[in-house]
Amino acid sequence: QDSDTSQSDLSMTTDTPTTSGDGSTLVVYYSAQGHTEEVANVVADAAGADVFVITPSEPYTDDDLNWTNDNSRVSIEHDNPDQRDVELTTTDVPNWDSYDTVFIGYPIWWAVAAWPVNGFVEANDFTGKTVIPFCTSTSSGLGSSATQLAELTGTGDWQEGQRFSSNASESDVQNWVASLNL
Ligand SMILES: Cc1cc2nc3c(=O)[nH]c(=O)nc-3n(C[C@H](O)[C@H](O)[C@H](O)COP(=O)(O)O)c2cc1C
Repeated sequence: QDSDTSQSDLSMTTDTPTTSGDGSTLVVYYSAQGHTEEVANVVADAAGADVFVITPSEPYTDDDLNWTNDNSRVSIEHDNPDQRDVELTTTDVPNWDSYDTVFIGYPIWWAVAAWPVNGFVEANDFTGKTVIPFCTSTSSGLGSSATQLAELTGTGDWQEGQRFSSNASESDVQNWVASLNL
């Protein structure tokens, strides 16, 4: 069901000068509230990349995400790291072997990567791939979020990565992708 989407993504980027357009770049992201999704779509357009969305089997509702409530789902998972192993709808990326560059985008939750990303990186082998992390947050930096993900996989050539504010401008994101010289 994803092939139609990736074809239309590619056709939308045909006249973007920074695209490699050979389908060897993938943007994987998780976004609970849409901010990372917006950044990820700009990255994908600028890089001529395919997109894979990390989807929890039980998506987080607004109530689930209310970190000011000690009894919300996210607060309970934060307080109990053994409950952060969130089931995902799938971790299988079509044509995974064909990608040599993989962006991974996520929101920052309590200064770490939103944990639905953990199960994705644990389930996939990044050997031979360049991995470029990015995150969105209201104020926190990337911190050690990306190195923690790299340690979870133990594979892949993880680059330094980039933090964007939740409402990053399109040009900020485009300039960053251009600076990578993919
Ligand atoms: C549970 C939770 C914890 C958060 N923790 C932080 C944090 O530690 N530092 C920060 O700057 N922003 C934090 N935020 C804000 C998000 O990182 C920010 O809004 C992000 O852009 C959300 O991305 P999304 O819309 O793709 O889900 C938190 C948000 C939530 C829901």
